[in-house]
Amino acid sequence: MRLPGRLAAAIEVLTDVETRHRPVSEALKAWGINNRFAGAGDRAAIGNLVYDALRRRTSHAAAMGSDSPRALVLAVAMRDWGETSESLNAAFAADTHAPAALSDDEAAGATADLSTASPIAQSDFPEWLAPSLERAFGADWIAEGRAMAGRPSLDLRVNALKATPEKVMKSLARFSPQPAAIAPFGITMPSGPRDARTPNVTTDEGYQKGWFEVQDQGSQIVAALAGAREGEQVLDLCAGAGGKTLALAATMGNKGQIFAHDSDRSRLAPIYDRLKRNGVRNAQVRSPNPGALDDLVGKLDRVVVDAPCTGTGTWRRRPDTKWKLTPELLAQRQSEQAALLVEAARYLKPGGTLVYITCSILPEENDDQIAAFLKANPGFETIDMAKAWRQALITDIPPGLVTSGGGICLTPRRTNTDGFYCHLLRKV
Ligand SMILES: C[S@@+](CC[C@H](N)C(=O)[O-])C[C@H]1O[C@@H](n2cnc3c(N)ncnc32)[C@H](O)[C@@H]1O
Repeated sequence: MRLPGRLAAAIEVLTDVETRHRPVSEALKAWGINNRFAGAGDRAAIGNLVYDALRRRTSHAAAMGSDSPRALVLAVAMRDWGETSESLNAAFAADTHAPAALSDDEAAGATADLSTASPIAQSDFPEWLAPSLERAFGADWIAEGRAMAGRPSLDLRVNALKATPEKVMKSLARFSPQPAAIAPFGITMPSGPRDARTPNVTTDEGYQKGWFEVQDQGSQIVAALAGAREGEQVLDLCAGAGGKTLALAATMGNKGQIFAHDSDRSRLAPIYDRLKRNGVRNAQVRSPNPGALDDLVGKLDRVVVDAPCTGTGTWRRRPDTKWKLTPELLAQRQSEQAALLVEAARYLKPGGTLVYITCSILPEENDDQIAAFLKANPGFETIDMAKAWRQALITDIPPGLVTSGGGICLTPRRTNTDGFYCHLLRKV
């Protein structure tokens, strides 16, 4: 397929996503099944067009004067991929699978100046969240939105239980990996332009052998900040598929004990294979049965709450969720988070550390949750995050990461990572 056919396919997929309220991955898969002639390169390019359209939905719509799938996909081609209206019309005229030729109005979208457009059009954030984002980032909120609308890198965490960064870099040399800027065991592969494909690292021998995991650098940083030490008793209360559990086990050098729990059996299911592949020997999975954690009450050095959240920090990777989030869903997550903080506190011994993590950039799920918890639980105090950063990451904390409530907030703009929040509390 040439570019015109790919653009037509992206318009079709985006129409499917919007009219049937389908996740992008599902719509792309359905398109692939109905168009078996398309190769892997075509599918990757069509996926990139659709994801890029959703990442910059409001700015592209403002430039084109329309948020129709056709307008958004043409905007990606001209405003992100370097095509011009002339180059597109010439290519469309020569291709029977092309969309209709661009109108003069559509052509003007290529060079539309958004410098005086609304802050929402400039930031690519959903309008109803503007007050929250302004509270979180002050005058930088529009710049934060722009960075959140970019493509993410593919990040890996080297599993120190089995490999070294040098060994993994060698194994993946064909993908030109680079050391991550902050996470000591992080390796990164920056996203390419236009139709560049994401490296398929999970087919690499090193992955099969457990030398590395795919994990965003932000997730690696907060896992390191959790500060788990060799020999400690640690509960990963919301372990899910075990991304943080695996990182904690590596930090602990397989010594001590991690209890990995999640309330959802199906989310927990992949953890068994992952623990095995990673050579983790100090993790015990606690399935969500009644009383599953009763024996741990008051005993633990550290409880990690990687809380269920809106995922606003991962909007680069899942841009469709940016436009689906509702105030009701945010409120539901907030009440789950508040309950989990109270639950987590029960398992700590005096002097123990509660680690609160979200992949959200919204203050409602971050500083506000901690402030409400501290008000109701005066027996806890905030741990100095600059100090924790130095201990865990052996560098000084970059300026501007500490929030007004005493946590840290990572963002694509600040740390070139997904958005993450982390706050450490000591039970005094
Ligand atoms: C952000 S995800 C965890 C991701 C995981 N820690 C990782 O690093 O891969 C949040 C998890 O919290 C779980 N969860 C939600 N409510 C819970 C509860 N009340 N108790 C324990 N887990 C809960 C969800 O099932 C989900 O797997």
